[in-house]
Amino acid sequence: MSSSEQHSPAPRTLYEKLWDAHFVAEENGEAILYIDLHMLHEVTSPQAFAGLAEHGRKIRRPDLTLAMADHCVPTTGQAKGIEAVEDELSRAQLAMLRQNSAAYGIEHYTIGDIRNGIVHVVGPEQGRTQPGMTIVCGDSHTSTHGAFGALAFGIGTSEIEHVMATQAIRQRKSGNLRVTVNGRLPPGVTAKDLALTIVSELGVDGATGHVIEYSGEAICALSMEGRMTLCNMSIEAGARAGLIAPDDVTYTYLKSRMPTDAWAAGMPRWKQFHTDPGARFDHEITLDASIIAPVVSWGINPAQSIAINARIPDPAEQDDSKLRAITERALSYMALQAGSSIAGTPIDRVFIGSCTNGRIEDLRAAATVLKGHKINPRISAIVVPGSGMVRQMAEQEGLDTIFVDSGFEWREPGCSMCAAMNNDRLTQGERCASTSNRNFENRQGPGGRTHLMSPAMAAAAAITGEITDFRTLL
Ligand SMILES: CC(C)[C@H](C(=O)O)[C@@H](O)C(=O)O
Ligand code: SF4
Repeated sequence: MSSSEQHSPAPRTLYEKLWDAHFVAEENGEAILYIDLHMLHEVTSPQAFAGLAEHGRKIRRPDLTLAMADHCVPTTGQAKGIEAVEDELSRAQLAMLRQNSAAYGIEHYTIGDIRNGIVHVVGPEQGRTQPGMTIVCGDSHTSTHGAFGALAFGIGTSEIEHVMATQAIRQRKSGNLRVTVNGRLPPGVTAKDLALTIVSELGVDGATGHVIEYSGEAICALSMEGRMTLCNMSIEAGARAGLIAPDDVTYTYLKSRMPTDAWAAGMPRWKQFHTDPGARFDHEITLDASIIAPVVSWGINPAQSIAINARIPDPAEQDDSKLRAITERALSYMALQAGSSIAGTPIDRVFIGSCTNGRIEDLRAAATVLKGHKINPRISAIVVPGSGMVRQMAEQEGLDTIFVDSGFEWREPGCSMCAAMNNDRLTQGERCASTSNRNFENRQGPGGRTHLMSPAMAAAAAITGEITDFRTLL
């Protein structure tokens, strides 16, 4: 035996294993990676389909492509179908997706289909998202699927066309960042609070050029849905993707969502996808989960977030002039007072939903807070399930009744007020408690002000009419 054969292979990170397992070739300093699942939605696919047709190409693997209508669907009257959509551009985008899916033989959950919903809720729910896969979609929050130990990232329009035609993508390798979260989250503190804490710790571009792997006791203790919430927001720290190694929580989640044979066949392969002891990361950060409180964003990016019992930053106390300018701009847009407490800030609207927090556990958490309460009569509040399946499950559990009795509107699935690409939007100056992932200027409607928080916190804000630590209502 030669000495090299005696050496065990070099330890690799989960990211490196996913990369190696999908590496096809190297070309001009870039790798070509094979793609296992390509998801499409109506907003970013039309141009790619047009390009494909123009070049006379076919879809290489329609069976590995899945299309959904989510961003601009209305959240009422979906039974009427696409033709009932008021906005002309949205109607055209939805119709194009339906028409292209039929023409190319792609499975498409169209508006009103019980399986339809936000692409990042539906992929996992339908058992399509699996460990060890590469998954792409023309959408930045594709990072959500990394919760299963899949390498999942958003791509641009020209890349969508490329994946359609070849089932592969050109990629440069990212750096590897590990976020270890030790200890346990206190009761009622959720993956959303953890995500906002990590993003504010890293900053909006702190993970740029990197893939984040989340590990540690607090991560293992998260449900699959919590893991999705966390990986979803990786992109808000600039990361290319977020990853969590698959474990029994993952396998159990998939068992009821996949054909038994495919599940059993997947298991031995899935189990390889974890970071080897001794594997090297480019950067590491460590957090203690036990000291995290519910978190609320106060500013105009998700990193501008603080614990519910903390005070809004004062630019006068910030030495860095760039940071000071950003804080000043945020305070002015958000119409908030430097140094005052975030708790007690009056709000006008509440949105519970999105690919971050529109799953069944999120709706349960909000309903638990709302049960037996009426929302403040000044507040207009909607709950938008992440998919038709989530909506149905919630109705079977009677959650819809709790929401409606408290004064919420019970809507039909879609992205809704997360990005205001349909009719659900804030008006100038309105302030919203929102379970979504982005609080950028004008995100939820021109001049709208967004405070990101967990579903339980959004429910509490609806009841009191102001930003509130939900634990005081229990
Ligand atoms: C419309 C789409 C391209 C966009 C994204 O990529 O993220 C949207 O989903 C968002 O959340 O802003
Ligand atoms: S719910 Fe929001 S963040 Fe998620 S895909 Fe839709 S618009 Fe993007």
